[in-house]
Amino acid sequence: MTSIDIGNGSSNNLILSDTFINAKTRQNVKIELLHDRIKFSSINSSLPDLIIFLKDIAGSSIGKSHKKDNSSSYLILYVYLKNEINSKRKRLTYELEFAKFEIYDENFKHVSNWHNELDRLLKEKIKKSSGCCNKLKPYLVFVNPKSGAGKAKNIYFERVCPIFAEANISDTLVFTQNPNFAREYIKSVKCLDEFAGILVISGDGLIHEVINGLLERPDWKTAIKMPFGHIPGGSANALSCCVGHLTKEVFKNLSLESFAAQSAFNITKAIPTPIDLVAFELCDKKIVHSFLSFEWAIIADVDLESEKYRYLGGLRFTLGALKRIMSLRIYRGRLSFLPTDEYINYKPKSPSIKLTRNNNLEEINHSNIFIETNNELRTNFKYLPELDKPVPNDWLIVEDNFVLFLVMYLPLISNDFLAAPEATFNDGNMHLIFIKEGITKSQLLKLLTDTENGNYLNSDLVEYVKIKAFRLEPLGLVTGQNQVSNTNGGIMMVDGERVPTGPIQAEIMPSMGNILANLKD
Ligand SMILES: Nc1ncnc2c1ncn2[C@@H]1O[C@H](COP(=O)(O)OP(=O)(O)OP(=O)(O)O)[C@@H](O)[C@H]1O
Repeated sequence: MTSIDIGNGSSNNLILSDTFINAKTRQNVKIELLHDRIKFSSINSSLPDLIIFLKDIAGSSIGKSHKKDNSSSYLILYVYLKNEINSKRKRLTYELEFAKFEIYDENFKHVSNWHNELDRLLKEKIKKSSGCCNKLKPYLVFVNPKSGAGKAKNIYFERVCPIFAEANISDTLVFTQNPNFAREYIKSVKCLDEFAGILVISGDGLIHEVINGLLERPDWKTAIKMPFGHIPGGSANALSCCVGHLTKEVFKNLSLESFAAQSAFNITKAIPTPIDLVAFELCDKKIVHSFLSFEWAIIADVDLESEKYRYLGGLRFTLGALKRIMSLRIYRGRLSFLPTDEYINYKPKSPSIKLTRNNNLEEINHSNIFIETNNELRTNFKYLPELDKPVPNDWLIVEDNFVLFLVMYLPLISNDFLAAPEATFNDGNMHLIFIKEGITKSQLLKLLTDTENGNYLNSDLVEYVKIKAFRLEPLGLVTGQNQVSNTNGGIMMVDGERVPTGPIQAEIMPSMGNILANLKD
């Protein structure tokens, strides 16, 4: 036995070295386990060395021969190799037979040592990031059987469970039974600390529930630090697309099942990463937190109206957008916003947009205003005044007619709509995008079909500004020349979930939460 552990932490340190038989080719191979890789060297042939990095290995298991008199023990490696060109991962298994000793128990003991050492190395980074030194805690997994085209349950059993078993990850499974089930469940969990994180197999709506459930707990300040992760099971699955985009993993041109499997593998490598959230004050004074977007005008109309085509998966948005462009709606609104320092001298591209400031000289104490909801202190706004008070003088105000209105704090709103290319998990900004009236239907169609690489932002018709806070007061549907029907303020969506229409305001909460993502490899 030639096990060596030099153990001074360098990635090139040899931890274990042994001769195995490749069960497929029956060739002897020298296998070396190092800190970040496994090296395969052929013994009796001139084949080049094969290197597999631990970042591509989900885990290993120990096997036994079916033959009665065979004393060999097997190490099985589960590898998800990334294709350098299209980033897709392909699952491969390597079966390595260990037959040095005549007694099975001796071979088994040896292979167990390999399995345990590999498991220790694979979990090292995750344990370090979660401050855990023992066995990893389970994930609390919510599966919405009704999300998207209704595939989430199968995705869990057929795509997620096998990868978690290979990676030796345990979980506690909860099927949601109705809207707000996950939210109430999270509020009722006595000790959240029993879990390593919360995983959602559904669309973005269930992530929204999870975040708000955490913030409705009495211990919300610590609860909101509980890492959350997404495995796509819905129709837009924007959060999974954003994680894929920001971690350079594939998220396009995949079936939902393959996308879910890739995401499940990435969860086995993920560590908690700070993520900005946005706190909203709704017209009914409720406080809601958000991780993705605020939509109004055409995007919100399409999102809500295309719900009836859920069975089409992501295609529902294309169909809904075409329909809405054909009978375009224009909404009048008053937008107030606080630009970031980078955009302090922001000038709209369109000369017809008039920016004003509030001349109300009344001193507004906009720091540390506590909003009380359900008798709990819920959030601590830094920029927002009370909703019925004027905005501060350093905010800009636009009153105009809008066709498109979108605020993003992550880059993608769906797999083919890179809405805010500069957004990251924690850039500390909101990205405000709007198009005012005057755009033709064909111009809008062209813009909304050129969103895949974010180029639409270069159009002179699209306004873009980074902001810290905003307020939107919907004034009604523009029905004709200078006519506004104030009975229809349009649909408002936070993270794709409808909120009551009326004056609404929000501000960025930098790095308030933690998302499970693997940015480092
Ligand atoms: N068992 C259930 N039955 C009905 N509705 C549910 C159930 N569980 C959760 N919900 C609700 O379903 C809504 C939609 O779920 P979700 O957003 O996760 O999927 P989706 O809308 O299909 O996907 P996407 O947001 O990606 O378009 C959420 O508001 C959630 O509260």
